[in-house]
Order: sequence, then structure tokens, then C-alpha cells
Amino acid sequence: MIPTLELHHLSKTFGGQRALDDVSLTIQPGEVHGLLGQNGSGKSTLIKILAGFHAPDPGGELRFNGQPVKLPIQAGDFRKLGMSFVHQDLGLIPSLSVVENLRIGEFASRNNMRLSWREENRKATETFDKFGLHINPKAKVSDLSPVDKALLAIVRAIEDIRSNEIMRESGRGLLILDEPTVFLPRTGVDQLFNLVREVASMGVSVLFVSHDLDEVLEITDRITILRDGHLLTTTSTESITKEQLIETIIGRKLKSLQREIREEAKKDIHISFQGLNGNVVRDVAMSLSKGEVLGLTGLAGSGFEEVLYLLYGEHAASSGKLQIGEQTYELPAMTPEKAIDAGMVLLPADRHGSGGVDSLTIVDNITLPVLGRYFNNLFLDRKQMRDDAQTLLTNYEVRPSLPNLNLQALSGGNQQKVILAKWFQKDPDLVLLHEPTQGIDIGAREQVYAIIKKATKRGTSIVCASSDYEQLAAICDRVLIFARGRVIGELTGSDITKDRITEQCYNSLELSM
Ligand SMILES: Nc1ncnc2c1ncn2[C@@H]1O[C@H](COP(=O)(O)OP(=O)(O)OP(=O)(O)O)[C@@H](O)[C@H]1O
Repeated sequence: MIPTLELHHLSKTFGGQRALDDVSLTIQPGEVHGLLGQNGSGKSTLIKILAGFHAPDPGGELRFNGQPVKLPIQAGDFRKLGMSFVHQDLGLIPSLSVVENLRIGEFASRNNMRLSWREENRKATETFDKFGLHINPKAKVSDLSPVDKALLAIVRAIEDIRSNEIMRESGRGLLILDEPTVFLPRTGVDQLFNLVREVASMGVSVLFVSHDLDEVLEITDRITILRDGHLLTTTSTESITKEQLIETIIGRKLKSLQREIREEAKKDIHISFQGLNGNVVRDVAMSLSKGEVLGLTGLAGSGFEEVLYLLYGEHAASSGKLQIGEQTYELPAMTPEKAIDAGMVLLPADRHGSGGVDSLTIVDNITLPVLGRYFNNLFLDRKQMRDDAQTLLTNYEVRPSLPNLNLQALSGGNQQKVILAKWFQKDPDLVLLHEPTQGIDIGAREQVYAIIKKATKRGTSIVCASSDYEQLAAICDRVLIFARGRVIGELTGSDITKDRITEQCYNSLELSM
């Protein structure tokens, strides 16, 4: 059978550094192929070459459906070839309707298009029906659930492939899914995987990039692993265990991610809040001791993550009082500036927004919260700034460890490590973490957990809002389960396991009815 995609000897160098080194890869028709590797191993670089965003180094070859393709691929030409991409941000326009989003590619590429909306809505419903989905074509995308948004983005990508005449006839094409399941609850992942299986059974190939090894083991037929730009192996999914996968990805055995169970909760309450009300959150109260890690979780829409943004004054609370030590704060009057003065730090899930400034260098990003330390008679001691940043980069194993690089030149996971380094150096009283290891590979997770543990030993308390149950089980002393804006359950000590958290979250559906 002629493969859908063949890559031969593909390399890519950025400023003397090899991001991809002589990678050769084949994807068969109807195959779901996983692409795995640590942060910075070259996954995005490979995908960006396919999208025509990066030109590969000379010497590589690409064949699509047996036909040689001239490299570099011109921007936008991937469509003509029969490839389609769904990135983590999904690329939907929230203010437009479902049907407008579905047809947007066509609108953009055809002039004088006469439209009958009734006809367009009918066709959209027919398309969704074909995949067994129930999405209202007239709904505004901003009103869709996270799962429906992800499903819509995938259906649109498939329709894109099928709008190509050759692909429609051959049933072939390549759908590239770059971490599409982040933020989805388990039921959503199941729906998404059903859609992926359906697409593959039509003959379309799928390249699936993810850091979630359980998901990769569940959905893929074969797996390719990259490390430092090299292709280590391509293996059939059946023939590899999770442990072997981890060892191949990070090049060593994983230390146990088991947390030390603090059976006896500390009693010296240092931080507490009461009567917290926000958009979703209703009358929530909590207290934390010094060095405690409190997890907040629930299904999508339960409001658990809103707590962080209300405490930090990023979103306005309608009521609530916060105590840190002897100080009391009225939460409706809280602002991020006051929160920082009060000893709080927020690491948002959207690290490109408030987390870090892409266009600044790493050293400037790291120094921002502690700039005052480096003023010497009105002059900035840039050498000291660079030296300190270098030490932090080395301690946090950021790769490449070059302080003068722009933040955006780092891979996603390495950017997250820089942002953690930036905020933890302040020794805050309270750290608010939202999905702190999202997009972070399994090896770097260990480092993030170690960073968190070290900070708690110094007395920092942590509230971590996350839908990654494995991560909560690894770091939390207590986990609160949310449903409809309220706390409906609490797990402590040896009860904090991935399975118990999953069970409680799904029980919450019934309890909150
Ligand atoms: N535009 C760029 N300029 C310079 N270096 C870059 C650029 N893009 C990527 N790199 C480097 O190439 C290497 C591979 O990065 P890439 O983004 O492909 O990794 P990744 O496997 O996708 O990582 P992650 O899982 O963290 O997203 C990294 O060392 C990164 O710093």
C-alpha cells in the first residue's frame, strides 16, 4: 500500500542548533500515528514544516500519497495536498456561529459566493449527523461546551480534507491533531476518540501529538518517539508498555511520582477565605496551613478554576474575605497588584497571556517580578541579572539554557518551566496554579513536582486547580471536588488517587442534580 505520508532525512536547524536531525517517518492510510517526545524534542518543528511554517534544511524529502512534494511547502499549500491541522487553541472564531466557522475556509478562498444559510445549516446538520454528533449549526461558538468546540474543530479539519477533490475520491488525507484533548473531561475525550476512529476507518490518516501517554496508548496504532531532534523509534502500540514508553521518551526510569502522605493535616491555618462568590462559584470557603497543597477539581463548567482568578483579583468577586496571616482582604476590591503585595502569585493556564511575555528575552521575563533587586544607583546590573537567570535556568533544567533567547524560541514545556522559575524565586505565601503541567512532558513533570515540594518546605501554600487527576494525586495534601460552583466533596491522605478523584468527579454529576 502506498503510504499517505513519507518523510525522508528531514532536518531543521535554528541558529546553529538542530531541532530536527535526519528524521524519516511513514504514515499509512487510515493509521492513527502518535508523535511523542519530551519538551523541545522537535514535535512542533516537524508539524510546522508540514504546515509550511518552517522551511526544512536542504536534503530532506517528502512524499504525499506517493507523489514527491517540493520543499519547503508554501504557506497554505498543505490544504491542496490534503493535510489539515487542529492545534491546541482550535483556531475557531468564538463570535461566529458554528456553520460560519465550518465554512470559513471556503468563504476566504472563493469570491462572489452566493449563500443560502438555510442550505448551509442543512448541510452542516447532515455533516454532524454523519459523525453521530449533535451540534446546533446556528449556535454561537462561544456558547459551545469545550468538548463541542474540539469536535467542531476536528469536523472542520476533516471537511477541509474532503473538500479536496483527489482526497474525496481516494478517501485519503492526513489530519494532524496537536494536543487536542487538553482541557477536555474524560467523557469529552471518549467522544473525540470515537470521531478519530470514525475518520481513520474512512481511510484518513491521523497524526496525534500528546503528552498524555494513556491517551496515546488508547487511540494510536503506531508510535514515533523523538528525543533531542532524533527519531528514536517507531513501534506498534500493541508491542510497548507504558513503562517502556516512559523510559524511551525520557531516557531513564521515572522516579516514583508518589507524594508523601501527610496523614495528619497541619492545624496551623495560615490562609483562609469565606463567602466567596463569583460568576460560577457559590459561597465557597477554604483554609490552608503553611506548606499545604490544596487541589481543586471537577468537571468542565463546575467552576473550580474560577476560585484562583477571584482570589487574585483577575476577575471581580461579588463577595468574599481573604485572610493571609494577620491581614484581611475584601475580595471584591482585590486587584492583581494588591494580590502581589499580599504575597500571592498566579500562574494562569494561558501562559501566553499573563504568564510570560513572548517577545522579551528569558532573562527579562525572569527578572520582571524582582527587578528592584538589580538597581544599583539607578543603573540596572544586567550582568547579575543574566548570571542569576542562568543559575535558575540550570536549576530548572530549561533547554536550551540561554538567558538571552526570546521566550517564544523555547518549546511550550520549557516556557512553562521559565514561568515557574520566575515566580517561585519570590518565595510567595500563596501560589495559585492553574493546570501547571499542561503541555509538559513526563520527565519535566517530575521537576515541576520537585519545585512545588521545595517551595512548600519553605512554607509556601499552594492552591492548584487542575483537571489532570494524576497530577493532583501526585502533589496534593487535600483535593476539593466542585460541581455547579460549590464544593461537594473532599479527599485526603491515602484517598487521593487518580481513580478516587475520577469517581468523585463523576459522582458529582448525580449529587449536584
Ligand atoms: N523559532 C525558533 N527559533 C529558535 N529555536 C527554536 C524555534 N522553534 C523551536 N526551536 C527550538 O527547537 C527545539 C525543538 O522545539 P519544538 O517546539 O519542536 O519542541 P516540542 O517537541 O514541540 O516541545 P513541546 O512539547 O514543549 O511543545 C527546541 O530546542 C526549541 O528551543
